Amino acid sequence: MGSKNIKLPKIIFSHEDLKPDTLVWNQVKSQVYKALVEYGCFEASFDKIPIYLYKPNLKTFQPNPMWDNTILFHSMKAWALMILTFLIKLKNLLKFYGPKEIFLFVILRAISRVKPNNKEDDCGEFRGGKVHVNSTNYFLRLIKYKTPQSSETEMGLRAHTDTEILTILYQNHVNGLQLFTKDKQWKNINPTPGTFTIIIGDSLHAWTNGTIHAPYHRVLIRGSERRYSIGLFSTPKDGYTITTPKELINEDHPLLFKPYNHLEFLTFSYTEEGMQCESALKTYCGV
Ligand SMILES: O=C(O)CCC(=O)C(=O)O
Ligand SMILES: [Fe+2]
Repeated sequence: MGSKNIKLPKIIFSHEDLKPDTLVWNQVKSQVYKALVEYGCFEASFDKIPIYLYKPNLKTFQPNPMWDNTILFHSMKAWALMILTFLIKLKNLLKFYGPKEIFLFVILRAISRVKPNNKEDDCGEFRGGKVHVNSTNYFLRLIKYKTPQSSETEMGLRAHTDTEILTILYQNHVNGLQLFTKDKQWKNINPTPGTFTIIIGDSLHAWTNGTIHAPYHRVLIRGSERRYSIGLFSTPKDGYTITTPKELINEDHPLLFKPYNHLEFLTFSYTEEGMQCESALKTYCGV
């Protein structure tokens, strides 16, 4: 399985003046949009914390309530180290933007492409986006992969799209994540150490009427070192129905997915049919 490497767009979120409605903000927004249309994922770098965030936040570390009951502290040193770095980095990210805001600017940018009067400023008032953003929950998944039993490469995690809205992945130094690109090739993602890999899930793909790509990805394991990864998944709240806003439907972009209940779709995606079909989302609610 000799796959090529791909360097995902690396987007830097630590500019000091990255605040809404600045030039930098619009540039970042547009980088995010391009990356998500092309790959459905990108590398997010938060190396430098803007100076004004240092003062109030870093001394008083308060875990975000959304992490309650989600982190099982594992005894292994590797986990402790991974989680600590992840949380510190994530805290910077969440304090600054929060997954909701990242999510929001992705959506707003997507909407601006198809809105009849293409003025980006108007999109901030787009109520559908806000309603949707307020309907998300989060869960954290810690993954410890087996090391291969032989010298062969083995499948660590089968090819899938994430059914959720958006995934923020963080990994240790052992690579293995692969992306199925639009030109139908598996490519190795070797993230820059310390960055997050952001991956779009089916819900956002459906909600944006297919504008934003939800890529297939998988994990291959090889070598003798163990891969650890942490994923923060934002997911529609139980009972939430994903409905493509009418602003995103027009002659050039006809409706792709009927409104669907996320929990029911999740149940379908784990059935034999859901696991075997090419796209569980299309089979379940494709128009
Ligand atoms: O371990 C990884 O990097 C990928 C994890 C993943 O794709 C998932 O949990 O959905
Ligand atoms: Fe995944």
